[in-house]
Amino acid sequence: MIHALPPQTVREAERRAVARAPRDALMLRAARGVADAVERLAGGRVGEGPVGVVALAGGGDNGGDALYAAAMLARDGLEVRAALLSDHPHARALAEAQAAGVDVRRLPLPLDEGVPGWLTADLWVDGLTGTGLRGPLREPLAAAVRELGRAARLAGTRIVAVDVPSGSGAEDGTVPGAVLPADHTVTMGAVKTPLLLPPAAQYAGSVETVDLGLDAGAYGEGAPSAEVLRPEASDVSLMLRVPGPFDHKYTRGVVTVAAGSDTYPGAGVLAVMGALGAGPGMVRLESSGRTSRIVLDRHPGVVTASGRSQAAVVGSGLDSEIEHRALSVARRALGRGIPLVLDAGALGFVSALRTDPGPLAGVVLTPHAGEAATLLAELEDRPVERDDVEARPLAGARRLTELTGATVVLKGSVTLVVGTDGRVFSLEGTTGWAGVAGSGDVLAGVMGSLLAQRRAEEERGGDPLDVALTAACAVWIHAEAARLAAGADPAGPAQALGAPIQADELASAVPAVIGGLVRVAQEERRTRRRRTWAQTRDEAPSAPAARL
Ligand SMILES: NC(=O)C1=CN([C@@H]2O[C@H](COP(=O)(O)OP(=O)(O)OC[C@H]3O[C@@H](n4cnc5c(N)ncnc54)[C@H](OP(=O)(O)O)[C@@H]3O)[C@@H](O)[C@H]2O)[C@@H](O)CC1
Ligand SMILES: Nc1ncnc2c1ncn2[C@@H]1O[C@H](COP(=O)(O)OP(=O)(O)O)[C@@H](O)[C@H]1O
Ligand SMILES: [K+]
Repeated sequence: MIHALPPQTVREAERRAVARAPRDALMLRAARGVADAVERLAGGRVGEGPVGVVALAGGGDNGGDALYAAAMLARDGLEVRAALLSDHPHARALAEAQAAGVDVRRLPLPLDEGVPGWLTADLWVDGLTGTGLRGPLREPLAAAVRELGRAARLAGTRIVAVDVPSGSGAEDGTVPGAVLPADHTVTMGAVKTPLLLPPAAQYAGSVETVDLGLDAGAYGEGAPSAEVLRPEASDVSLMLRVPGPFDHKYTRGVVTVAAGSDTYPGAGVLAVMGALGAGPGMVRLESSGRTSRIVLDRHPGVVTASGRSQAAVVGSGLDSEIEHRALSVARRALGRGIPLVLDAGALGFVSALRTDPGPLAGVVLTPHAGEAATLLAELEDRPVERDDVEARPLAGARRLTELTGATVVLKGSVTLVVGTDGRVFSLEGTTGWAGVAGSGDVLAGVMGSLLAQRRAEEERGGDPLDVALTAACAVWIHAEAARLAAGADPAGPAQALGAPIQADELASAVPAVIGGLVRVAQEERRTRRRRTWAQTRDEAPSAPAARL
């Protein structure tokens, strides 16, 4: 699990560590991390000419990191240029870059003539501003950053941000002005919250951390509400259970899906496909005749009679004919206290359900920004626009959780999950090809399926169901399935951007993702076992062992 901390918290720890270390020692470590990432991403010579790298340096220590990295890259044999966008660059790092043969030039602002051709390169290292940024970028730097972003997009230049994309860095992920979008961010000491919280996270690309040897205790306990969590493959893998000799379909989890209608049967098909792909013992479908026929044609194992289940998904593709039945499925789930995913059209049930048994405990709401705005407007009786939610997604998701007592999954390129206990999970942006009609229906199915499996585990005396973590794991699986289906690896050295996918292809990739995770779980358990073995090797014999 990645734990992101507020930038100021990391900055304090960094300041203490810098004071203890030899001069520029931490900065050199930071720079080595940046240089390694650039070399990995450059991946040898591309096309006709040599790999070209330009370091963009501002006037603070973030620029110092970039200039030292430029020096290292030059010494490693790359062709490196550095553009100074400040009249007071980090003096020692600048001298080192010049000594290493970096072609250093001053870039006068404003960029009246546009972005000079001298900057055209395969990769840029963005060291304009880091955690020292105060407020929005000021002019003329703000205009230059906008120009640079446009030029990079047109030329296909990849940008590696140092610490945070320049222009970003607010603790809550809000973006006050111009930001230089990165493909990859190399962050120092610890992941900072704006790298995981949208909209800032949408500018960060993939994120990697350089270990600066900061004492973890140096962060202090920190307010848990300030922390943002990002599950990794190993965390998701441990949520899965491989059926064993004592399992049967009911112990593996049964999920009820109430989605699709005669008007919109596709949503039901996709939600069922997502649910089946995640590996429950059974999927029950409560939908219209037309939806049921299409689903049974493709998946004869689906059961269309109602009955006991460990979770329900009520959602998309409802029409006025089926709405009443869907609402009663939701009421039944609430009444039985099983987890319930309310997606798409069923988000409109929130007001009706809230008056039922009080707060919506065990309920997961899965709105995108537009649906979140509609729901907030309805619950608070005030105008809320999609743009408001997109500008401050964390605030929007938190507010929805407060108002409803439900876990909220706010979908987007970076998806946030806010638990009823205040935990915030952020799920890494997947390929943009995932944003296709029906993709959310698949996600709802995967989520209901995982919730049913965890609930079945709980009923058998296993770990208690953690609704927010389970929902976050479903988003992870959905994102990975999209990458797999599209053949995309935007963070890889070859930068595979993949190809368009349809929602059913995404759903069809889910079982392979689960299979991969099961292997990851085996690895993870072995790692943990061996760590414990090594840790206990030198322990004094415990009482029972001594008796032996
Ligand atoms: N010290 C070390 O050993 C280590 C340091 N580390 C690194 O240091 C970074 C923090 O460095 P920092 O504190 O020097 O600030 P930084 O982010 O470079 O920003 C200052 C620059 O931004 C400018 N600027 C500010 N606001 C602005 C605005 N609104 N609009 C426009 N410009 C604005 C400001 O301009 P000025 O006020 O000087 O004109 C100045 O040029 C951290 O992120 C990490 O990368 C790590 O590698 C660990 C080791
Ligand atoms: N640019 C994007 N990058 C990655 N994932 C995206 C992007 N846009 C949307 N998604 C994901 O695609 C899904 C879309 O869901 P939703 O908006 O409910 O669509 P639908 O209702 O058509 O199924 C969500 O899981 C969302 O996180
Ligand atoms: K930066």
